[in-house]
Amino acid sequence: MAGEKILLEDVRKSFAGRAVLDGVNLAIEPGESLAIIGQSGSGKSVTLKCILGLIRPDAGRILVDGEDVTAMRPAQLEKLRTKFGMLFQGSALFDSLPVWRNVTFGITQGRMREPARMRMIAEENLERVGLDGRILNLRPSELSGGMQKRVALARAIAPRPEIIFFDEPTTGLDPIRADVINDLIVSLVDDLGVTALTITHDMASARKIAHRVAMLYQGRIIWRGPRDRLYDSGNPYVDQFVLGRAEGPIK
Ligand SMILES: Nc1ncnc2c1ncn2[C@@H]1O[C@H](COP(=O)(O)OP(=O)(O)OP(=O)(O)O)[C@@H](O)[C@H]1O
Repeated sequence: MAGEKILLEDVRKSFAGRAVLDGVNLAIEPGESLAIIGQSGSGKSVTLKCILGLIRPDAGRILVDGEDVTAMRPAQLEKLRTKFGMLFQGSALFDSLPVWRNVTFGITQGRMREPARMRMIAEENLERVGLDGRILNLRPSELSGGMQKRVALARAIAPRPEIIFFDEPTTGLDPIRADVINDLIVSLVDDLGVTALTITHDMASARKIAHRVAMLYQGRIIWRGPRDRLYDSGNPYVDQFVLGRAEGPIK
């Protein structure tokens, strides 16, 4: 069995005849935090969905712990997904539920079960993200955007997933709150020993959260390297993207 936690081999996916993923190769080691950067529409979300088995690639293999996701039946996919936690862009909390039920949503599958124990679990996970138990009964809409992001983070970690996907974790936050979230993600990834995959447009976030960064361009990973090489990649496509320049090889 391969040692990688997640391995993509020559993954291809087209929509209506247009290749979105055109031979993606990527390996993520256990406990590693990797960020994928790339233009809007470059296929970052499609990549995540392929790994989760929500989209089936046209070709290639995707191994999670050595098992090929692309060949899994629905019941196997359901089991596979229990390994993953997800922090959605925009937090995606349920406003009809109090904070504690949001945090334990992945454990209870949204059902009302063992409320006393779930409140304890919620409190413990909220503490991990720097929130205190006084917000347990509030609705998400009563919280600031930064607090909502933390609640969403507490929800992502509560079932103790092996792998967490962070989808644009800092979008919509001011630079200071964004950095607080980055710090939290770093400490959670370290403390919980999870494998993390982040998609982001925020270069400061990518550099802080990830051990390694990979850039997706025209359906392929055109560069990958340690985070401190992001601004010193020697790749004109990466340079143009990270510096946000209109001029360059990316049209
Ligand atoms: N289910 C689908 N059916 C048809 N086209 C799709 C589908 N999902 C994604 N696409 C197309 O694939 C391309 C890549 O989309 P994707 O959402 O992965 O981009 P992204 O890199 O995540 O972009 P952003 O940074 O804006 O979130 C887009 O052109 C999108 O329209």
